[in-house]
Amino acid sequence: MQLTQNQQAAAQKDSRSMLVIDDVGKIYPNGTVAVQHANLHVGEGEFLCFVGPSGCGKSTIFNMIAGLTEPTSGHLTVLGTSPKEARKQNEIAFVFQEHTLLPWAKLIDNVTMPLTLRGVSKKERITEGERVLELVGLKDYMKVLPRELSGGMKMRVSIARALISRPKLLLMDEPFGALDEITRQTLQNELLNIWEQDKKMSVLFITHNVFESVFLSTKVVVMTPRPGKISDFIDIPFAYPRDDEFRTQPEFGEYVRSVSNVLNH
Ligand SMILES: Nc1ncnc2c1ncn2[C@@H]1O[C@H](COP(=O)(O)OP(=O)(O)OP(=O)(O)O)[C@@H](O)[C@H]1O
Repeated sequence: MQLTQNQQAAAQKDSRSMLVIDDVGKIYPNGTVAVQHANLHVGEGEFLCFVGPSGCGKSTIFNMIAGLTEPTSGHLTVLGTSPKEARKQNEIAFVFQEHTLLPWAKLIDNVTMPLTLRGVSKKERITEGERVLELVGLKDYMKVLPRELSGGMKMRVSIARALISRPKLLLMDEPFGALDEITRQTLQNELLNIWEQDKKMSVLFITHNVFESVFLSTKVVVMTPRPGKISDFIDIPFAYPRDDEFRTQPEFGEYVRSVSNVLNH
């Protein structure tokens, strides 16, 4: 995507903007209008959860942010530059619902794969691999193959691999959707712990689970049914750390209810 000089200047001026989405639309070649007039500004260290009905364009927005597909209107900058450039500079990392681990590679080789592809030395790869496996509580499993892990552990490895390049923007597309409720809550707690250790990293997280959106985020972004528009922003004003007790608080329930109400209207 080519930015005009004015757009580049505006993005650079606001240098702490992680992401600026300005009147972005996406029409696929088959004519499907996936996203219309989306506007969003994400600052450093925000944790945004995207909720909305199936097919409302959440993944399309994420793919545009990651530079995997281009908007057909409007413009979008990540850290003051184009998404493709930001990805090249390893500022963006992506975690999908499917773990996408290499079945024949030990965990240390799986998590360090992005560094291997960039030609980083083995010594540095091991140091960084140990760092991220420690972050997700899997340092003792370095030499294990993915098939020996549970679903939750595989997701931890995917998160570790995304963190290895120290991204400034972490995109997570329904990462916990396939996990059982207890594992899901454990991973939510762990993800918040990791994020709190690096409050400069911004996280964008797609979920269909309203409880999850309120538990995790600083702000919930609500999208309308197709053609997808961003219709509401709901600030979640509760302090971190948030723990399991927070899930039982009446205020938590109130916010879950208000996000559900906005979603259903
Ligand atoms: N490559 C594509 N070509 C054509 N249409 C597409 C393409 N990718 C997505 N779409 C369509 O664009 C719309 C938005 O899809 P998208 O996957 O972004 O929605 P979503 O909100 O992430 O859905 P879900 O919650 O079910 O994952 C849908 O109607 C989908 O069928």
